[in-house]
Amino acid sequence: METFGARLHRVVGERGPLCVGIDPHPGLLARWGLPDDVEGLDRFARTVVDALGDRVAVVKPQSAFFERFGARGVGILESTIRQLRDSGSLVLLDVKRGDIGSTVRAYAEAYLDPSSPLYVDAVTASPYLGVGSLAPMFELAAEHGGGVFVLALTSNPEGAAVQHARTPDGRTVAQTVIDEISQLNAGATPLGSFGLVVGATIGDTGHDLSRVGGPLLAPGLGAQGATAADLRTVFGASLPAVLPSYSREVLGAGPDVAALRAAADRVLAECRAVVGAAG
Ligand SMILES: O=c1ccn([C@@H]2O[C@H](COP(=O)(O)O)[C@@H](O)[C@H]2O)c(=O)[nH]1
Repeated sequence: METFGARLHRVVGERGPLCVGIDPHPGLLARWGLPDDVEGLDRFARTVVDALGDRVAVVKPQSAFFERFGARGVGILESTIRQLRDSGSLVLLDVKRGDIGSTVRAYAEAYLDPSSPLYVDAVTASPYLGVGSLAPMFELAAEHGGGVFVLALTSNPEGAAVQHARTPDGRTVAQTVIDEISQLNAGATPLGSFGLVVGATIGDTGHDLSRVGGPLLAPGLGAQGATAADLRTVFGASLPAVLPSYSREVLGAGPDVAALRAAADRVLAECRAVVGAAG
């Protein structure tokens, strides 16, 4: 079985370091001339898959924008995931789950068990019930070749108040998350399957990412203000592990398929110049 880390390393090698989100905001649906309903959602998601599924390494559906339409929206999420898997891109579901361990087990079965209709390559998870509470997710991911990206230093300005708080041993909360995920990846080659979310907006915070051994998902590029050049400041020597992530910056070019592809190609070139050059 190929692990998620190995799969990600291979597909990024083939397609380049880029993740594009599917975030069907009501404003984007309107700009694309689509209704703010399940039909609009379906056409939006299908267009992104058609445009980018065969060229972008990772596509990241944002679950919230599907869940807002209830069961039918989740049904479209299921079919979007299937289409993406057929297209060759890896699917990272941005769903930021976290709970007590026994409940996390059920979340893990929903997203990381191959028999589930919502089965994806990897999910995002929140560690604020303790990284240890996510253990069932790590276990199922390891069993089935899946991945988990744990929030460490998020791209939003409110995150620092919690994530930079000091624990009794003097490390920040974020550094304890970073260190626990680093241990999970120990010895994994060429890349571990347990990643972190570190926003491209956060600047140089002094956190030590040097031992993570897994992928570093970097949202916050484009619409939230960060540029590819900012990745240097945030990640320094860890740049080769960075997976830059854009949603609105690319999606705003739609609904024209050629324009979506051109937007993805443009941001990929910008990221390659920074991340690729660091490898
Ligand atoms: O720290 C984080 C974690 C996740 N996100 C998610 O990424 C996209 C960003 O969308 P843009 O349109 O590129 O701003 C969105 O789905 C967020 O929920 C994040 O922004 N920051």
